[in-house]
Amino acid sequence: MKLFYESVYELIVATSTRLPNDVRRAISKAKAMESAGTRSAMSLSTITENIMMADENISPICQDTGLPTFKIKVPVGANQIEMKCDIKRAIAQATKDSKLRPNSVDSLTGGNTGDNLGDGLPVIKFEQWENDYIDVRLILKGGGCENKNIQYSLPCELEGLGKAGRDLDGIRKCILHSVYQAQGQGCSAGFIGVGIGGDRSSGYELAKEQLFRSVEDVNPIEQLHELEKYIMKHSNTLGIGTMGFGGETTLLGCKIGAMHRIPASFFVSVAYNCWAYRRLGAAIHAEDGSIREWFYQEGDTVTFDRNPEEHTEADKKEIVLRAPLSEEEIRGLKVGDVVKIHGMMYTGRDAIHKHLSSNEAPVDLNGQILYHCGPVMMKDEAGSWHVKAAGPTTSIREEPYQGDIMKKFGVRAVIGKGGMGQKTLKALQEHGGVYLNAIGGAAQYYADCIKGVKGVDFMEFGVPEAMWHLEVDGFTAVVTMDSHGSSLHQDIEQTSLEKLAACKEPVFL
Ligand SMILES: O=C(O)C[C@H](O)C(=O)O
Ligand code: SF4
Repeated sequence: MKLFYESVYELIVATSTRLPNDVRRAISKAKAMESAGTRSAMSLSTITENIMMADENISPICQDTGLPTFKIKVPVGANQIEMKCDIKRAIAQATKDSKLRPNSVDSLTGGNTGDNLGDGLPVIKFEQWENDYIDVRLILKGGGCENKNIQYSLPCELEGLGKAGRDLDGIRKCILHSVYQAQGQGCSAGFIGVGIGGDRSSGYELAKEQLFRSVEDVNPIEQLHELEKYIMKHSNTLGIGTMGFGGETTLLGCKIGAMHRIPASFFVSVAYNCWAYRRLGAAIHAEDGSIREWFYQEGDTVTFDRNPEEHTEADKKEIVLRAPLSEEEIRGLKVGDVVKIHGMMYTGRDAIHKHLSSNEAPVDLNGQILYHCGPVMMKDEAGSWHVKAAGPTTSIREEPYQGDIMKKFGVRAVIGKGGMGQKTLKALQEHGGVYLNAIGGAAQYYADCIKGVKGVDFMEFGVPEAMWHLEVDGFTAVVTMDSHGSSLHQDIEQTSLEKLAACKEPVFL
């Protein structure tokens, strides 16, 4: 299989940079549903612009490579040991080429291996079959949406929906609830794979297996087909919308599978995938390892309009920010304002928030902007760093630290996605701070605004966790939490809960 390594490398690069056609069609439909000029329409046009930029730049759609997972079906007699070696080599090479972010972290020491290899990484699952070719599928499922996966054990009590029993209607309630609880934090609008039955691990396995189905297929089991249709329709009445900004489309796809269970256990497992649904596959000749067919790419490649007019409406209201920011400037901002940032910002995510909570900062952060982001970086031969992808990460993980850090160092603005909680909202009020929401997954779009890397601290935390000093020009974000106690996230959570409660009455009897 001389060409297997090349084929896998090609699959990895394509999966990371080129969104599949079935996913594009779903996003395209969602875009057509939103009214021009709304926050959702604006976010969706950033998302589609980002997809086009990733195509052109052959660069990661989202900075988060996620957990690379391969599912491979092989003819009897194929050498799985050699295939595994080729896959690992291709993953390491794609990381070196900045097509993947180094994402493999030692759980005990926190060290990043730098090449996406490690104990249990990448995930490679083989299965034998009696066909004469190899079926290789890959999914790069990001961390933010992975954190929104949820598993229910029936019977249970669900907020908004009441009791969920051990029947199809109880399952319906769990799935609707899973969409509600994700809000915008998994970069909605999302896709869900659902596994009914099994145990805690095989249930999740089945849920993830559903993510390898085409968005457009029809479930052959009539009951599940009806349930999928119901979930699609009603999830899209919740009003969570793109990035949790409100809007018509909250869910882009729902695929449900069922397996047997044991009498005492009744699990409903949900795997949530963000809009940056990076999964591709190929049929590979078993003799020489060359690609004979791509999967999920039926039809002509779906491209998107660059619609500049969608931005024009918002552009008029944009407020320019340049650090250092004064308290007065920040107190002048309110939820819904669109800001355009020029000048410096500093990245900081999980490791840095923990570190800063009990240590001094390496730079003066007074009046500065902190960006929750773990970028994909490339070092050129002269030793200079370049940003290859740089979208926001989920901010809620920093909730225990954020308010205290803003006060301690005088940080005036944080940028992230998905919003933050009560503790941060209170700190924004007391200190005079603002939370700015960027569009999750739009890693090419934001990388394009970054004009220079002025320095880096904490490289020992690894590339995604280091503090990158970035100079930006025209970085756009929306104020979603302000210093007057308003939070768009809190409002959407409340209104979507009311809409969820409208689905309380039994449907599948
Ligand atoms: O690790 C990241 O860059 C982001 C993550 O995928 C997230 O959604 O929070
Ligand atoms: S940042 Fe958003 S789009 Fe990217 S992997 Fe995380 S959840 Fe997905």
